[in-house]
Amino acid sequence: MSQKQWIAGINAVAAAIEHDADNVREVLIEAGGKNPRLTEIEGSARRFGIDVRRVNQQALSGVAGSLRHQGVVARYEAAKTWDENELEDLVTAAEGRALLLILDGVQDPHNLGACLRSAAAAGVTAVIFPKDKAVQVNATVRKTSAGAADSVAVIPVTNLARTMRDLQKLGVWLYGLAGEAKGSLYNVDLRGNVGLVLGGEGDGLRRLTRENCDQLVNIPMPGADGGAGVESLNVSVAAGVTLFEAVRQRVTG
Ligand SMILES: C[S@@+](CC[C@H](N)C(=O)[O-])C[C@H]1O[C@@H](n2cnc3c(N)ncnc32)[C@H](O)[C@@H]1O
Repeated sequence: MSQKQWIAGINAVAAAIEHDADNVREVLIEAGGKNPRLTEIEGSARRFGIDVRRVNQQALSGVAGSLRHQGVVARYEAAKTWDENELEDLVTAAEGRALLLILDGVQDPHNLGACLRSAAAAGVTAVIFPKDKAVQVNATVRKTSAGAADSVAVIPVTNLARTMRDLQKLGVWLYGLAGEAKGSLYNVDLRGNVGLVLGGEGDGLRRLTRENCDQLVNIPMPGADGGAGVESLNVSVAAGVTLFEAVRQRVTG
């Protein structure tokens, strides 16, 4: 399938959702369409987090053009996929100011989407996460990211520890974010080539990831010390705080 196109007809749309839901951006279904398969398509699209709209026959025909739509069309748009081999070029092109967000095992698509949104707003060089045991970019992530999933360089990597070591060889300093770390985020220099490494919702940073960081820092939480019963921030909140501390330093320094 080409990068960007409309798909029309019950079988074609159902197959696109079944086999390539991540790239189906929107489904339009004829309002009042009687065929029960239209309802099935609506249900499966919604399950994958794809936007579904009921529209009138005229609107549907306008989009489908000469294609036979049978009451349903889908907008298909394959995002650019980034390969880990492109990372070195991205870091080099940043000329000593690379800002990388590294997520170690985020599971919740809403959290990943929110991280990508903040990362895009902060102007990151790339967002990196493992291909395994972590949520990947899907329709829910894309929706939560408000378009950032397609505008930021999102790089799933096979072996996160190896990628971290490769980044260090390129001169990237890796800060691991951990609530129990001794040093504060606000006392470190985030202006150069920097990787900000955050852990997943349940387990935080994995042992090897933690060991591969150059330095661990915390985000001070006065409320936790005051007995508020909160032990950590949500990962997307922590990512936002950390990224925008880097932005603050880069803008003012
Ligand atoms: C929900 S927390 C994980 C909590 C997990 N139980 C743990 O022990 O780390 C997700 C990630 O957000 C970051 N994070 C949350 N609160 C933080 C804080 N106060 N200081 C530094 N990083 C924090 C860390 O990278 C953490 O791995």
